[in-house]
Amino acid sequence: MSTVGTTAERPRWGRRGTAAATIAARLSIESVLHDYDGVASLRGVTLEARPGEIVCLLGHSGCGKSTLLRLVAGLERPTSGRIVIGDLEVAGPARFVPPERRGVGLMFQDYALFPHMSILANVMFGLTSLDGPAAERAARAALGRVGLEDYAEDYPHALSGGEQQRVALARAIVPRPAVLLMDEPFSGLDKRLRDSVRDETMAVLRETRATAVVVTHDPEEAMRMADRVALMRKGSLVQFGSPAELYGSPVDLTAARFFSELNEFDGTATGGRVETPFGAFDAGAASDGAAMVVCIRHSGILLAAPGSGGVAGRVVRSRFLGEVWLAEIAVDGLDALLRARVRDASAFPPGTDVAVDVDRRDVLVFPR
Ligand SMILES: Nc1ncnc2c1ncn2[C@@H]1O[C@H](COP(=O)(O)OP(=O)(O)OP(=O)(O)O)[C@@H](O)[C@H]1O
Repeated sequence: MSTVGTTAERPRWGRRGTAAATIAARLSIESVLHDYDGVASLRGVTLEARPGEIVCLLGHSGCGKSTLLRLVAGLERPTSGRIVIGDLEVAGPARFVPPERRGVGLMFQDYALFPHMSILANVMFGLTSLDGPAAERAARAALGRVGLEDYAEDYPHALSGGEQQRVALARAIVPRPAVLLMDEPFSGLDKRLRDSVRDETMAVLRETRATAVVVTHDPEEAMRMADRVALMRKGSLVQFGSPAELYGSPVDLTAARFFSELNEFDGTATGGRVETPFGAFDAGAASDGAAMVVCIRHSGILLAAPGSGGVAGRVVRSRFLGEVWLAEIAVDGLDALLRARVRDASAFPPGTDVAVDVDRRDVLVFPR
């Protein structure tokens, strides 16, 4: 059977609420170190996912996300530290439980389907705990949940990328793992398809109630998916919290840049404040004379007609980005152009004088 297009609607996903539930486990990663031939990849990571929680590992390429996932899966061994799933220490100083005995499900970026095996056989692979007929029933039910029961006898090459992703999902959930590990599961899909596949995958994940760890380098994806986001950098965990915490209170300037597009101004702390053309902002505990950077999100720059308060500026350029416009504004006292995301730039064509104001909720201040 051939596939029809690549939209998520064809074939439709199965009925929501029909995926088999699992007994979720707590996942504890304790002071884990790892290296590849003496080169450090993880520098002491401690992280806990609660039962049923969806945690996203987020960070730039090479920060150690996949390595951490592979350690939990049992595909790598930590140099030191411990990993505990439920009550079972799966990796520790004197213990190493092989992948197949950890109760984890794995889903990789490239789906890793066996090309010479039917879709059904792919989904049944690894279902060793059930006898033949029971395994087939479970696999067909999982395929039904992802909307591909009619494709059971086909081979992976007959499916689009989005459909192969669904097969990989069915295969990962069918043994009812306590912990599901997903490495960049949507990165092979084009953006339009990715959103709908992600939403459906999330619904399946919630139904299975498995604890899930999902690797992504896309902050927006992490914020959309995760109960909590683990931000990693150079083999370390730099911040772990809800999407709102990471967005609203990033731990440092680099983390802030990861989640938002920013206007950045240098300043100096004086009496616990930093002066800018837009007024003074709280410098926290910075001592007098400390070099600071004041960041204002592009979305926090508000434009209005001159005379309505704010700081005088002039629109220099504006560019349509799809849903919003990016306007660049010259402001007296600022060397760089100010960047603003505005819903409708028609009122502010280039050359227009504007009054610029700042939404203080979009201001973050860090030591430089
Ligand atoms: N098999 C390997 N042998 C040697 N070094 C490796 C190996 N796999 C990864 N590394 C290195 O370990 C570090 C962490 O890699 P890892 O793949 O875990 O990062 P990542 O955050 O998942 O990156 P990406 O998003 O690119 O997959 C990197 O410096 C990488 O070059």
